[in-house]
Amino acid sequence: MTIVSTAAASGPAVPPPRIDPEVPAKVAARNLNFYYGQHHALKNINLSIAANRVTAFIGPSGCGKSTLLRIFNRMYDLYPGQRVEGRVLLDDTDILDPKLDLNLLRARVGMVFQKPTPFPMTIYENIAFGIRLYEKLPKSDMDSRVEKALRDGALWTEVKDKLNASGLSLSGGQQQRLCIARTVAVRPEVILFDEPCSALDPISTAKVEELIAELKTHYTIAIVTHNMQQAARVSDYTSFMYLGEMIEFGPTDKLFTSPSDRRTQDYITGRFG
Ligand SMILES: Nc1ncnc2c1ncn2[C@@H]1O[C@H](COP(=O)(O)OP(=O)(O)OP(=O)(O)O)[C@@H](O)[C@H]1O
Repeated sequence: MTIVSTAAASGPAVPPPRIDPEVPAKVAARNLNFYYGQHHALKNINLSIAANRVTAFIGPSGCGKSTLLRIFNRMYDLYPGQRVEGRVLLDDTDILDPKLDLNLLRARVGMVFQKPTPFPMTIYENIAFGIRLYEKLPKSDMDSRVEKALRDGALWTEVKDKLNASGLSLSGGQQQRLCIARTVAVRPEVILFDEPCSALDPISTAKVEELIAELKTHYTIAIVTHNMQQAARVSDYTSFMYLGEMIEFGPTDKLFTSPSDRRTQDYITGRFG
């Protein structure tokens, strides 16, 4: 993995313009390019992700949505041969700084994946495990933190009497809410959701969507989804991506009702994708 910072070429890191000047940017990408070997997967992306809002990324398969999301917590560091150029700021922290402590970054920027992935341990331990990586708490404090996280994950009432049952014994929808609870338990600032409902039934999907709406009070949220209705329901801002480029980015209702670009119009009306 190689990081090429273009700061020297492009001057100091000035975040790109915000859509709503009233809402501060939590994450800002500037002149961001990403390569898988020879494949240029993200092309000159500039965007700001607003604090305490939900930003959705939509676009046809292979357009680069997950690649972009994974940059925000440096997941791509896990793979060799990948290269990134440009700047990405989390507040004032340069996310692409090769010296950045990735454990601390991932405590600030949590991620929920497509497939629920509880640890093969009890429900209680699924939550406590992550907290222990960062904090040493007495048992009573840990109990309160576990309860709070499960409440934040809208799961407490369903599991409070079986905290010692395996996380794997829960339904798919409950497992996904356990993963969300596990993510919020370490008190991140940003939560990345990579198609969090694609393995869930409609009732579980509705619960997770409701939860996302509640979580934005405390967290900045970015979500990749294939489901345009879901983007329209849960997000404040939407980015439409196509072939590695960010074609259009704006308030969700505007993007879905009067898109500025023909390609966005064609995608949201189902002409391709
Ligand atoms: N590990 C990898 N090695 C090489 N190319 C990759 C790798 N991961 C993704 N790509 C390519 O990069 C491009 C963007 O992929 P990405 O997964 O970000 O797209 P996506 O929009 O999230 O797609 P989907 O909606 O299907 O999940 C695609 O052309 C894909 O084939």
